[in-house]
Amino acid sequence: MIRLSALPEPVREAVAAARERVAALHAELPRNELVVWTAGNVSERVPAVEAARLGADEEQPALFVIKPSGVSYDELTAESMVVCTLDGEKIDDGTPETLTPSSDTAAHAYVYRHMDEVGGVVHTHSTYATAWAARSEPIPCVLTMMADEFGGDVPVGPFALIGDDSIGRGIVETLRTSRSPAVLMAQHGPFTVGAGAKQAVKAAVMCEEVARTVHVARQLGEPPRIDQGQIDSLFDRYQNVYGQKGA
Ligand SMILES: O=C(CO)[C@@H](O)[C@H](O)COP(=O)(O)O
Repeated sequence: MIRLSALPEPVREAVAAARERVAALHAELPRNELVVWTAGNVSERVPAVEAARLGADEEQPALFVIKPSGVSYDELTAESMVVCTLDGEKIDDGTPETLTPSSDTAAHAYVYRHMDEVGGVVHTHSTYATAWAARSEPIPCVLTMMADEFGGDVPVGPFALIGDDSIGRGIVETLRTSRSPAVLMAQHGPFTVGAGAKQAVKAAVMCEEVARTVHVARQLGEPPRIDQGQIDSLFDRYQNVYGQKGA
C-alpha cells in the first residue's frame, strides 16, 4: 500500500494543500444550504508529479483527496481528509485505518480516471436540483445564468446504484456530450465537476440556484427556452471575458 509519509516532499506538500482546500470547501455545502446532515462530498485531484521534478525514474501517479464517509461537516479537518489512488483505494494517509472514505469515492475516482481536465468533483442532494433529478428531467436553459454557467440545459444522467463505477460511468457519459459542469443523476441528485474543487463547488451552488429559479418560474407557466445562438454567445462571453483576468 502507498504510504503518504514515504512519498517525495513535493507530493506530500501537494496533498497537504489539497487537504486544506477540500476541508475548507466542505463548509461551503451547509453554508449554501446544499446538504443536510452529512449528505454530500467534495474531492480534489492531486496531479501526478513528473519524474524530473522528483529527480526519480518514474512520475508519482495522481491521487485525490475526499472527505471521510458520514462524518459531520463541523468535525471535518484537513488531517481527516482521506487520500485515495485514482482507482479509489485509500492509501496509508496517516488517518486511522477505520476511517473510510466517502461512499461516493468510486464515482469520483472514475471521473478523475476518464476526464483529465477535471480537478474537482462535488456531490450534493440540494433540494431543488434533486427534485429535478427525482423526475429525471433536465433543467431547460431558460436563463442567461444557465447559458453562462452550463452552456445549455443541465442534463440528466442514468439511474445508478451507489458503491461501484456505475455512477461514475453515468456522470462521464452524460458530461461528455454536454458543456455543463453539472449532471443530475436520475433519482439521486447533482454531481458537478470543475478545474479544481472550488470550481466544482461553485457549479453545485449555481446548479441549485437555477434549479430553484426555473422551478419557481414554471409555477407561472412554461418559460421560453433561449435561442441556441444566444446561448452560445452568452457561454463564450462568460467563459472567456467575464471576471478578472488571471483570477
Ligand atoms: O448519496 C449518498 C448516499 O445515498 C451519499 O452521497 C451520502 O449522502 C453522503 O455520503 P458520504 O460522502 O458521507 O459517504
